[in-house]
Amino acid sequence: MIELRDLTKRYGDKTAVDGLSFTVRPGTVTGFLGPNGAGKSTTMRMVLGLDAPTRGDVRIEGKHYGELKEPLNSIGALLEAKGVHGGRSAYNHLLCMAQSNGIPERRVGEVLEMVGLHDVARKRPKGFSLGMGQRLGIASALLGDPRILMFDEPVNGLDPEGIHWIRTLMQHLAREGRTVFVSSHLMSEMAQTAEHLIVIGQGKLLADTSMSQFIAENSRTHVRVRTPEPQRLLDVLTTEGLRPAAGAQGALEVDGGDAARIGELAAAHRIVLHELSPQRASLEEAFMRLTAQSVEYHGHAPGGVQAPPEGAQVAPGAPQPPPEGPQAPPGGTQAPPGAPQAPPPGGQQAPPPGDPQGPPPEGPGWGEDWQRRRRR
Ligand SMILES: Nc1ncnc2c1ncn2[C@@H]1O[C@H](COP(=O)(O)OP(=O)(O)OP(=O)(O)O)[C@@H](O)[C@H]1O
Repeated sequence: MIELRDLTKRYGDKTAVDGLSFTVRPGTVTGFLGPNGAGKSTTMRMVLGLDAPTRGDVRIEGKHYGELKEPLNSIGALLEAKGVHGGRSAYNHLLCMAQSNGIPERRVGEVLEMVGLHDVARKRPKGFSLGMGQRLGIASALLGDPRILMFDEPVNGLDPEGIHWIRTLMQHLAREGRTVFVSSHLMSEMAQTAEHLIVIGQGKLLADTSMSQFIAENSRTHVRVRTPEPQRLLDVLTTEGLRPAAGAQGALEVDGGDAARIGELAAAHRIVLHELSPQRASLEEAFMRLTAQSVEYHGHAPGGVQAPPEGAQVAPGAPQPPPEGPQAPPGGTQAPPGAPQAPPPGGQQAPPPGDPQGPPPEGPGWGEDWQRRRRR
């Protein structure tokens, strides 16, 4: 279990994380969503003690990260991989981590097998593709067989087979009773993987709810109807108190409509239907609607991007989206200039003693120092 209470992080006058309180529970995959710059990575770094909170508290199974006796047995993490620590072979990289954390060597072979890197175990990660680097980071996270796993954008760089593999792995780990906390920009992927969602925008909590509840609360459902006699059908539906509106390509869209009732009304009035289909909103649509006002960095697609549909329900307390105007899709937003770079895979792990290649020492403030150096 990961528990955040009023967790806040300021960088100068920028509030990256703003009073977050939520609990990530075991036995389920919890997705962590937010537009670019929402504060997801900063939150994850504070969980691992890589950044110190300005205010508030985060605990892993009731303890701060620094108080964990065997951190790799409690929590394994993959932070967003932008570079791979390349000095040693993949096997030796994991072996060093295992030895400095009292983990038996046989576990190194096991995790390499699990992530599909067994054949390249003796190769140096600097020659690895982004996807292979991700797999090595995931192997690092799994090394201590931890009860909690935290992944920042784990499917980055993975091919479809790799994406399917990580999805299955996360669901399997959750079914074993572990806590799995994962951020991703790929909404379709998140929709298939997570059962629970934490959504943040500009550092604030926007939603903490089940996937199905989130979609139901933040999007509209409607029925799409096509007929060669749209005006007649429009009149019939309006008379019956339904709210049809013109949809794309000549279709009618009936908000909150009941497909069976619409079909029966059409039949009773001998109106031919070419289509009668209930439309279920996607996670992406619900996400864009909820976070519309929290998007910090807007991209501009040629010709504009569709705003979320009118009439959608927004969760109580959530910011209302603007009535009109283009919204950038989450995946299409610009990265902020000078945006923070993440440490290499397995970056939260302590380096082996005396290892000159290892990452800088961990502890509060490490993340900020490391990022300052990266930006230079
Ligand atoms: N070390 C830092 N110094 C100054 N500002 C920072 C630092 N780290 C993060 N920020 C700022 O804090 C905000 C939150 O950043 P963070 O990387 O946590 O967001 P994110 O949700 O992970 O974004 P993305 O999805 O783009 O990775 C951003 O505005 C970012 O520019």
